[in-house]
Amino acid sequence: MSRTAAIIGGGVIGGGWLARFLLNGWDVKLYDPDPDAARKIAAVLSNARHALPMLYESRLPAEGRLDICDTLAEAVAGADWVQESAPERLDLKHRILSDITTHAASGAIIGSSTSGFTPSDLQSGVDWPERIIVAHPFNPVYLLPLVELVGSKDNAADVIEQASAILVSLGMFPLQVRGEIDAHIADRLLEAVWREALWLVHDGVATTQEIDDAIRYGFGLRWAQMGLFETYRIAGGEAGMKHFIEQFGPALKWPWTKLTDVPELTDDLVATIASQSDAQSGRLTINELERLRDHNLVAMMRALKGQDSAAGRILNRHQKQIAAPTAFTPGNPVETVSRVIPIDWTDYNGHMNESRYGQVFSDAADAVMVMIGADETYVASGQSFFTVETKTAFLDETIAGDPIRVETVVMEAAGKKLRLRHRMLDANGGALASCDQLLIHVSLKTRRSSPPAPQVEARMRELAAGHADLARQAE
Ligand SMILES: NC(=O)C1=CN([C@@H]2O[C@H](COP(=O)(O)OP(=O)(O)OC[C@H]3O[C@@H](n4cnc5c(N)ncnc54)[C@H](O)[C@@H]3O)[C@@H](O)[C@H]2O)C=CC1
Ligand SMILES: C[N+](C)(C)CC(=O)CC(=O)[O-]
Repeated sequence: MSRTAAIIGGGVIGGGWLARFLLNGWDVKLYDPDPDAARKIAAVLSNARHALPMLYESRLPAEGRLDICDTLAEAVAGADWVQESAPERLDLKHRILSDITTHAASGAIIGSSTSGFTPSDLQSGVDWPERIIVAHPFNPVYLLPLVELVGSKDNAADVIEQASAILVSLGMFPLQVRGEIDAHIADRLLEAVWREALWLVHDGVATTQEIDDAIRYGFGLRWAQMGLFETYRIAGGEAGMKHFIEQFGPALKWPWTKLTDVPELTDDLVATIASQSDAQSGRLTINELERLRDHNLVAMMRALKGQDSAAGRILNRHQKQIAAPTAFTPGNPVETVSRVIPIDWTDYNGHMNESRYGQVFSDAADAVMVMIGADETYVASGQSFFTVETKTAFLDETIAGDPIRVETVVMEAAGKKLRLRHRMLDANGGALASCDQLLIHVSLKTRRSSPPAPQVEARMRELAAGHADLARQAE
């Protein structure tokens, strides 16, 4: 069943939301009075289409349909989720939210991307406040999982739970904020660091680049995977958090920081920051910086996937939700892999490294194993397949962002032996590589070959019979 999101305001954040919904199969309707909105959205979508699919080991759902609407009423009519992402001005948000509640369906969830206002701020003066919540995301919304969800006493009882379930289905991490507070949790923290950084530039202690280096080469990496408290717990050594606070707590009374104060943003200070920032990053356009940021995020988040930890855990959960089961039709090769080449598979030649072809064919064999019933549970019971031989022909290059698929033919399935032929194809069906692979059924207890369980062997034979003609043609 297709679902529809209405995006009201298609700037940096609305554009990111639009891409997140659309690339997860939702239909999206956009309203933005800016005559240049379509061009801006196309630019965000181009980045999102490049980066988001690289996070996954299978294709995302088919993209939904995008409509750019002339009026807000047209955009919100019939939408399941309306996301307001207009400029951060309360009077404007009140006007827009009143319009939304006039035209939206009564069951729609109405999220606001506001960085600072509380749900009560937003709801006051609006006729129909019970479905308005804060859903505060992080830029780029199409990649970063966090959304702060905040409700008020005027919300319908189940709206936050409903919103949470939808955000999870989009691959996000909804963090339910317990109480209403200006700037929620994350922006409070970000603003504290931002104030300190402004003072450091103002006082001539550090340039914009030195401050960024201090973050990205040190605690920024720690924060990305553990946050603050877990990191400091470790910093307390074996004695843990208590020792850490005893040791560093007193420093909080020393005047290290200027958190309660902020330098006046004079023309001089703004010019200093702008020129330092130009010197630091001016060699790249904003679009190039966005690409660099997206590639770095994809590479880091994919690394965390291997650990099933932090943002990687959210990705693995979403991966399970979107992975389509492998289907078998006798007489046709099985599509065992359908995915996009991720940035971290690129080597110094600027194309997918040869070792990753092996990864793709290994994933294709795993898909066949699942089809014949040699799945996770079977492996946990102590039985599996080992590859004993592969022969790969590398036929063409492929680069990060390219969609690929693998077609597999079961050439032989007899007793312990499973012989597969894989063909890796590009989006136009052009051959990228082929691989002949011989697998042997093993007992994981003895680490020796062993006969498969009867139900697995029966399924192997069924697949081989269904592929008999294809196998003859391929020999
Ligand atoms: N930029 C950021 O890093 C983040 C911003 N936010 C929040 O997201 C919201 C939007 O911020 P940005 O996307 O950065 O701003 P933006 O300036 O990039 O985009 C705002 C968009 O709203 C459109 N707009 C203006 N009046 C409108 C109206 N009456 N109806 C519909 N659209 C209208 C503008 O044409 C523009 O395209 C703000 O509430 C902000 O606090 C949240 C997270 C991060
Ligand atoms: C600067 N900001 C307050 C708009 C930032 C955010 O709201 C979240 C983000 O993406 O950094």
